[in-house]
Amino acid sequence: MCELPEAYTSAANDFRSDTFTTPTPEMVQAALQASIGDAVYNEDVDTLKLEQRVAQLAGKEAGLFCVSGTLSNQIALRCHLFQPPYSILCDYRAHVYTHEAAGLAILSQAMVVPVIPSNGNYMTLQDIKRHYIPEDGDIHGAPTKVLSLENTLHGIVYPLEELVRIKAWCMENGIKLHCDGARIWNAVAESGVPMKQFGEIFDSISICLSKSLGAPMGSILVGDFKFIKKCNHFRKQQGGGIRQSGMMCKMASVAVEGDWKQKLQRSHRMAHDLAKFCQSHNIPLESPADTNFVFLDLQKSKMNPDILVKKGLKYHVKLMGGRVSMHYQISDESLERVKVAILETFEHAQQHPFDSEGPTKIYRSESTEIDIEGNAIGEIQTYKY
Ligand SMILES: Cc1ncc(COP(=O)(O)O)c(C=O)c1O
Ligand SMILES: C[C@@H](O)[C@H](N)C(=O)O
Repeated sequence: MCELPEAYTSAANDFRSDTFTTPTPEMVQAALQASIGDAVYNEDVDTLKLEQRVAQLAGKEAGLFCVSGTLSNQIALRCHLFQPPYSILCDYRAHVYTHEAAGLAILSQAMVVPVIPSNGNYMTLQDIKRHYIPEDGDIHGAPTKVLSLENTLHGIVYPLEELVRIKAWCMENGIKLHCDGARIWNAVAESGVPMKQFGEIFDSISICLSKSLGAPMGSILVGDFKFIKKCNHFRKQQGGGIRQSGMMCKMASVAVEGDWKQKLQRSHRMAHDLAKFCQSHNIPLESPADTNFVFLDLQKSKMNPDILVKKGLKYHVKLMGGRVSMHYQISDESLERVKVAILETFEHAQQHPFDSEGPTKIYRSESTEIDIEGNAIGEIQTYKY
């Protein structure tokens, strides 16, 4: 048996992702009072309460608790699709396309049309019109039936006026609109646009609880009654019908009812501070730091992600590539230390420019290759997000 990793105790210095946020003592206390019904039979009160509450926030008829954002995205997209051949259009960086293990091909048997936005940041209606596949009887094509947008994507807040334009066009063309809202709380906190307004635009939204909100796990998928009822069917099929989910939902409700907006705005200020620091040292960024992510442009800066990870370890901060993720549990001291790690990596790159030939990825595969004594084999394999 190989050795277990050290127990994880704090995300205060963890810039790898906001998925590392840890449950608070308040959440754990709340879990002790949670309902204990069987959620598959719709008998768990705290699960039902959370589903209804988040649906209400989004102005939707119903919600469905899913154990992960991946599950809620995949069953939502499957539910919007009926008669193949069909396709889903999304940004080439979309999580549903790049990080959900080809779920769209397997569960939905859908073709994906990944689009590189012409403005480099978010797809416009013009981009969509240029790449969608019309339902025009041409037997060569797989007509576009769903448009899956992410808000935020790469930390970028989707401009509301663009979403309104896209929505109108989707309605004219019988195309469903799904939102991967893993960080929709960040979009709300930064833009001031209420969740309900996004609910008016999207037919379905996957609202993550486990990212910047800090709940231990899960997402709430919201939509109309009929849609959510069918999603529940697919959730069961995919093994997502879990039993006493009250404890998890009670913990998540502590976050939903708490001061998440202020917490997220603080993490955005930290990201803006880091972005300013990078710009003041001519360290190029890949995307605007609208919310909680700072994307270092490793290609332009010639920075080596492995060196970045090791500089992080030297300054006791955790990194895994070019995406630097803020969240409300990051400490002010860690932010100062990550600046030094980034600057030293950039200075190293001036003498030792690094050209990554391989695919851009996010996960650091450190120690996934370990020997029987539990020692990491080979160098840290680190990729740009
Ligand atoms: C944009 C985005 N969508 C969906 C997911 C999937 O969420 P989960 O990890 O809970 O499956 C993630 C990552 O966690 C994400 O970053
Ligand atoms: C990589 C992705 O799956 C994860 N959601 C993250 O943002 O860290």
